[in-house]
Amino acid sequence: MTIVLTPYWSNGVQKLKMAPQPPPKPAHGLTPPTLDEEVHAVRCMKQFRGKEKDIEKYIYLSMLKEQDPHMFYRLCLNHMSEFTPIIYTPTVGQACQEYSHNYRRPEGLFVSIKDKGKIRSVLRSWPKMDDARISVVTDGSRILGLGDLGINGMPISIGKLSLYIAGAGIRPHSTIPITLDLGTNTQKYLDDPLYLGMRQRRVPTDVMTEFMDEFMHEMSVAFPKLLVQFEDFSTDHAFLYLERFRNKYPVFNDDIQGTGAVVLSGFINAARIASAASGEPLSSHRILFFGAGSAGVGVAMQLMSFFTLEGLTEDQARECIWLVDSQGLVYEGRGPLAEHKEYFARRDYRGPPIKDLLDVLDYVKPTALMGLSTVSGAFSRAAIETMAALNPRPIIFPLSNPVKLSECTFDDAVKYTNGTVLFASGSPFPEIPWQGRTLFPGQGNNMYIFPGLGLGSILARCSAVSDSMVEASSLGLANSLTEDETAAGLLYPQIERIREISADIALQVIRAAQEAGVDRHTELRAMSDAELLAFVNSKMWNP
Ligand SMILES: O=C([O-])CC(=O)C(=O)O
Ligand SMILES: [Mg+2]
Repeated sequence: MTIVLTPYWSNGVQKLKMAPQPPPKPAHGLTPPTLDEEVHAVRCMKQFRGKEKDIEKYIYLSMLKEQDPHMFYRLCLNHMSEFTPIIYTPTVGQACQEYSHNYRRPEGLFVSIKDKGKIRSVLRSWPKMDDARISVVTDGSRILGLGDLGINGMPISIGKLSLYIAGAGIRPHSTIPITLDLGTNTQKYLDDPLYLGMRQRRVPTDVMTEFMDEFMHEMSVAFPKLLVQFEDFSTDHAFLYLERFRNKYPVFNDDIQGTGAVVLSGFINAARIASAASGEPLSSHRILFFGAGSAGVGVAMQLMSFFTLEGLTEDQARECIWLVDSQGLVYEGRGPLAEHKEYFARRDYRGPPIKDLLDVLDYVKPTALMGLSTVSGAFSRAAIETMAALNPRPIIFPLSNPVKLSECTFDDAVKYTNGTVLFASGSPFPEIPWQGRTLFPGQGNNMYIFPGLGLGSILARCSAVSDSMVEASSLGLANSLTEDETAAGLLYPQIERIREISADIALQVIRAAQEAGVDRHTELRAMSDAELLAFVNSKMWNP
């Protein structure tokens, strides 16, 4: 089916193709006589692997998704660990940066500041209004660690939704990628004649808030069954709009809550191993966050529940966490702090600012070092060696994305800890051989969480996404390791099992929604866990 959709910048000649109905069988003679689906899958993989550059692979898969969506998702499911670095992090980051140059066709919905006052009519252009269940919405202001990309953020919404479809079996035409164009402060794009967005600087926050109020209201009217995932808003706006809308609409923020949940999950599994090696109780872990933006503070907030689940009070849990920002250790009395950092500002430190990471490590003596700074290489050899000297099994999670912004590589972490590191990164690293064994890096990326969290929220028809639902997704993931995965020292399950994991997470999320009383699909309450899991699986779309 082809539907005409006129993006606000276009002259109306572009067409948006909606994916995917099973393709009608072409009349005899219109395909080669021996075209066979199994062989064609091999052919597609050969074409894919034949591309030299990752961005070429991205473009190939993007075209395959448009032309033959069933084949695209089938290959996606069969080659998950090979595809995710292309359709998702890190290559999707490059696809965003080059979006205005590589652009071929509209995909998704663009709502610009010019539409303020008439957002309703823009949303009504969407062809499959009744089917809409999940939208990933970005304003492009902080795409991965790559900064303000303006309208070029669209591929991140598209990439996340491809994982919803592949990883949680959401039906393709139930997904809406949305990019809000509120301007960009990146001069390079404003000067670029090919840039596809509004050629203006970002509007001030009060104007943006009026826009967001209208946008969210109209979304809830146009798409009453829709869950909204906020993605890659700049830190202040990420917190602002999560708080503003979270009790009013079904919405969550992937960078605050999704990343928080995935790191909590990996941390639970790492802490079990580390505590077994050190003999120290789980409640005595000390976590240092290097980077205090939306992701850093979101993760810190989520990790509080690691300690409260161990029986500590909220205050005691907070005492186990230290933040470092670009000025060094965050503490009360250092001077004015951004609001979102205040909660974790240390109250037990009064000295002069501690700026250098090595000095902070020396002062805090953490068992775990988390990187959410987007400062490439910030975990130096000396920092990694210090962690290894402090701990028999140091926990080091360089979580910044994409790969080139990671605080350290897996290789360095293994080398400088003599193989003792418990490691997870935001972006993928290859496994490495080490003293006759293979060591596997964990990928602490929210891609493990949002498909299942979203699926559970949609099936429960929740009116809001509660903290308990996010926590349930995290615990569901932590407990999803198989015996083999545990024996291999993995902190996260293999991504090939994403469907199974998403179903498990969805089950836990639905139960948490029921307990919080935010579920509107109340018939699910009477089901046993086995029945509910079967229900979840029956709702998954298969290519
Ligand atoms: O997209 C990813 O890979 C993870 C994420 O949300 C981010 O880095 O903002
Ligand atoms: Mg993100």
